[in-house]
Amino acid sequence: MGQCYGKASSRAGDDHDDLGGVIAPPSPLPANGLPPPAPAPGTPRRRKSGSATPVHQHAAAATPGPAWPSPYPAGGTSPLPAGVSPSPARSTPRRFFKRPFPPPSPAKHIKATLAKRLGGGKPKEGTIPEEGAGAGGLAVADSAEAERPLDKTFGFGKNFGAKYELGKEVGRGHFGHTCSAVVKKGEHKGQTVAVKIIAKAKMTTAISIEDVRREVKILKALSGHNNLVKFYDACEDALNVYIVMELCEGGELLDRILARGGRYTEEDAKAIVVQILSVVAFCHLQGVVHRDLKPENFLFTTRDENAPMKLIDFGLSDFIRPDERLNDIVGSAYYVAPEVLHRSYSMEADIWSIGVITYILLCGSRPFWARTESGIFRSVLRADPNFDDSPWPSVSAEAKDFVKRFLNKDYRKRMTAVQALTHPWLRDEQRQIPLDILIFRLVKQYLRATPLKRLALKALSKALREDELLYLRLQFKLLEPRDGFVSLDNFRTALTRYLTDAMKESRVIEFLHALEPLAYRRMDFEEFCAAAISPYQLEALERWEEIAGTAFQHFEQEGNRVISVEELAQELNLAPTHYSIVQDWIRKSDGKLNFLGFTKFLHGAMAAYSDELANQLFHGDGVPGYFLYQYTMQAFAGFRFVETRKNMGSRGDSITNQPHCTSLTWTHDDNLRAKPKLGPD
Ligand SMILES: Nc1ncnc2c1ncn2[C@@H]1O[C@H](COP(=O)(O)OP(=O)(O)OP(=O)(O)O)[C@@H](O)[C@H]1O
Ligand SMILES: [Ca+2]
Repeated sequence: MGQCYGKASSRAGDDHDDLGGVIAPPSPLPANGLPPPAPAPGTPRRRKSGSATPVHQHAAAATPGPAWPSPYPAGGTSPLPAGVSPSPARSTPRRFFKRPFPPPSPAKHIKATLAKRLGGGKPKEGTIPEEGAGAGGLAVADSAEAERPLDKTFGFGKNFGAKYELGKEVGRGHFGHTCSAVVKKGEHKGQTVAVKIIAKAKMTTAISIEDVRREVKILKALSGHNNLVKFYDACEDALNVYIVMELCEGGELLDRILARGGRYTEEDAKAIVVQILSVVAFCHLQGVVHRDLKPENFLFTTRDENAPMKLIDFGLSDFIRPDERLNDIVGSAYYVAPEVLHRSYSMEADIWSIGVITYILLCGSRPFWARTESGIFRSVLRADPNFDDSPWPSVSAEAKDFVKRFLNKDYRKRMTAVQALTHPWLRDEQRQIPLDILIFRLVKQYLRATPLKRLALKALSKALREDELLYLRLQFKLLEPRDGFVSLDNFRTALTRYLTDAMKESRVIEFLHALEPLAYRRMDFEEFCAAAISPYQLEALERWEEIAGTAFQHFEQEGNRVISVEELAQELNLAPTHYSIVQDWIRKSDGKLNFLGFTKFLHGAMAAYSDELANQLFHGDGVPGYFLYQYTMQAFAGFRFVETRKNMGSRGDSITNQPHCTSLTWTHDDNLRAKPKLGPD
């Protein structure tokens, strides 16, 4: 669980300062020299508690000045913000403070609590209460909770003492400690296990109780993957909750990195990264986002050099539907993805964290570093990781490409865990790769796309080389095509092969309804490729211009046609007032799409709108004055855009009920308007 408060306890390995000099001893004081966020006296929350320094302020302070490169800077051009050192390859902070940070708003949980009280479901989206309202909301929740004693019963077994003999402490986290124990009876009798003990006294809100419940639920549901800690049992008594799991005796990945002086050889790093990707791909397919991936949360089963690694600590994890976005800011500062700070994220946030871990494995330094927490966030949002200094010149081009494709600030351009397993750096013909939930998302979009869009995607897929089709071939194979074709049944069978309780809870399985059109028709490999490619991901390839050029040639031959501005705008679902955006996309000579139009069209309506809105921003064309708030830039680049794009993504979705995209975009403005103007750190 990445939590909100400084961890004063020392942990084996923390005393080193040899991760390329990066990691220094922990301290009861945070690295930024400020006092840690003040918990309510004696009542630390497992997460999402209020804080003296809301994270979004940090994030907002990091927003750019007048420069407006793109809502999703893809790296490369963004200058370092004032006061942010370039990520040091060797020169490093003297102090590493393991301090996961609190979110700016406990919105989700307040809403969840309120909804529960009102008998509603579990809301995850929508407007985020303002800071003040958030605190108020919490107060409401808290005061209501104060009136009604919290129910701290979990329905777990009550006979912990009778079943287990507790041994010595093997680790400690913010909200509990972990001990070894011997099983006294039952099927695991005599076995030594690990028991994470979470004190009920520390569960001071309904939220924190819910968090423990979910941690157990996720562990229970997910057990089964080789690189995931095995869950055995959960017990409780008046004082504690006990999570009984497999004991990992080989220590944390962080300690091994430290023990190696901060660096792995590429070969050794690959062995680690493959395990991480494998377990994360499994979690994502199940609809679980971990949200706290870091070297401290990977444990080796034994001291053996080649012992397998296990992912632990699902205290921050959540269930997520394939097309859902979360907005609560949780995680650990060094590993947090930019879109988490923008408060609209999905599974790609875990991928970013794996990018940070891989970067550390390969060079021994953190990619995003600063002396203060707000500085780290600024760096995450704006700085480009250093790939120039030693040892990077001696690192293979494939490894560098691999890391860069994880640390892309635009989450849409990042590889998925499954794709990463087929990346040239890790490619291994013998390795089985799992089904990728991204395929389901992309095929859904394709099925709802217009014929012209499908033709454009087909042209794009035809521009890919055989080696670039490997991932798609493997995914197609996993669907077990019959006579070279797949239909809804293939998708259903493939998904249910991986079915666990987590998949039901996350409603991943319900996603199959979105593929209903495939009940009546079949797809061959060629069409599957068109359906399952992401123009955004391809755009991140070094070869993108070449691919786009070749794709356009195919499109000219097989798909391009005369199209009016109105028709093109309607294809993109643009509002009539925004038709002019696409004027430049059409060739004057023959009225067909030009190259610019083709690439923009591939990216969909948001490509049009991001230009349009940026234009408005610069020219003040109908844009409300409060755009001038520093905060707005951050929100503009993240939260609101993403909300909009999600709704623009598929025809027939809620966007069709909206007059146009921007009106949907502005729905969050009231929320933003009242935000305090943010000052420097
Ligand atoms: N299965 C296990 N086997 C051995 N040690 C374990 C196991 N699970 C947890 N630990 C140890 O206990 C520590 C704390 O566990 P965990 O990370 O789950 O707790 P936490 O309170 O959520 O931690 P934090 O929030 O500080 O990351 C781990 O860092 C590890 O050292
Ligand atoms: Ca942990």
